[in-house]
Amino acid sequence: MMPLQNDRYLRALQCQPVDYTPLWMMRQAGRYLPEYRQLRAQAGDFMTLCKTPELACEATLQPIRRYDLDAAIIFSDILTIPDAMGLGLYFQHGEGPKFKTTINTSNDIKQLAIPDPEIELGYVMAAIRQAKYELKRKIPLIGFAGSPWTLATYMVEGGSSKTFTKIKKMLYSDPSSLHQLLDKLSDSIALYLNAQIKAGAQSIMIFDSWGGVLSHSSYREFSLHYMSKIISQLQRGQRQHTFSTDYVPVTLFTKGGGLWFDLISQSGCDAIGVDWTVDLSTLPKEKIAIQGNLDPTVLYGNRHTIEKNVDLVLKEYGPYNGHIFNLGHGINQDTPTESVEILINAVHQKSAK
Ligand SMILES: Cc1c2[nH]c(c1CCC(=O)O)Cc1[nH]c(c(CCC(=O)O)c1C)Cc1[nH]c(c(CCC(=O)O)c1C)Cc1[nH]c(c(C)c1CCC(=O)O)C2
Repeated sequence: MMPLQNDRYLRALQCQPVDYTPLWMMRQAGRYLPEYRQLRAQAGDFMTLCKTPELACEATLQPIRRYDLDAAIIFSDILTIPDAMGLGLYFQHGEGPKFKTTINTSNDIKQLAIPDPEIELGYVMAAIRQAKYELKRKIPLIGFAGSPWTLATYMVEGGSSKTFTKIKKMLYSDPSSLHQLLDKLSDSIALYLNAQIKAGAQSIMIFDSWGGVLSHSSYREFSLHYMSKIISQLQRGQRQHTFSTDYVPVTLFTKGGGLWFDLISQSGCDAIGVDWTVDLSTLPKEKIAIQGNLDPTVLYGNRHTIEKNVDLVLKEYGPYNGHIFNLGHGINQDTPTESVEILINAVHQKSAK
């Protein structure tokens, strides 16, 4: 097999030395790019874009054509699983994701089927295979899923929430039903991620966007436990002492999970994603890789501000192996494209060995 031309992202995930700090951005394909807005208009709506492999592949490649990024992430959404379970995902303009059917009772949970990733989610696998082909082994392709807890919040709340009242009510009044739901989601996600690996994903990221709204003991029981279980079920080869492209590393990102770094590092993941509240200089290094953690709103600042903040992140991490530069959360849709250019150049220049 032809080697990868740029493998620094996979090297950093395995805490191996690199010539400069690899960089990709969460939500790098998205509405801040004019070419994305055009593609989405052409598709008509977001779900059609996700479900049409040629269009999802095109969205994956758009940021790669424009910028010198060290990884591509397959264009899709974490909510494809509940959609495939039959909940009917749709996006109301300006209101975020919504479901036609929500989960309220243990009977609703019993009736949920575990989707076959090659059938109900076959469009994601087709997009991965096509993107893999189009990338021509230039940079690695990231596959992903939402965490069971994060997906459950959307399924029980019926969409985005600020207070998480319904799911927390379930957590404290009927925990066994919630565990049943999380179990079903874990099985679905493990199957889904294994299918993504089989289709060609070279690294896996788990987005636990709402883990940070839990208490520390609930985080262990209702979020981390299930993510660890999924990681143990992934067919991704054995990590070696030396660098290998046959091994598929896993990154776990709990937004707001900075205080639980030690717990998370015992989940079996290779890298931990951290938001901007974390001081990288305080984290243990060289055993587990770190991804992050620039505040995405820094990109509203001028060149000087962006460069200064890039410098800060790189200095906080120090001269260690195992850093993947990223934003602490997804890029905002009103981010100037020139600011991204400044960010990338700054990371390249300031981290060069
Ligand atoms: C919570 C969550 C979702 N989706 C995702 C998360 C986890 C990360 C995080 O915490 O932000 C993950 C996601 N969503 C999307 C990707 C694609 C890959 C990438 O470039 O990172 C990824 C990795 C595309 C998308 N997913 C979505 C968009 C925007 C849709 C559009 O074009 O209008 C994109 C580019 C839609 C989406 N999907 C979701 C939300 C909250 C929204 C935004 C709704 C809105 O702001 O109107 C659920």
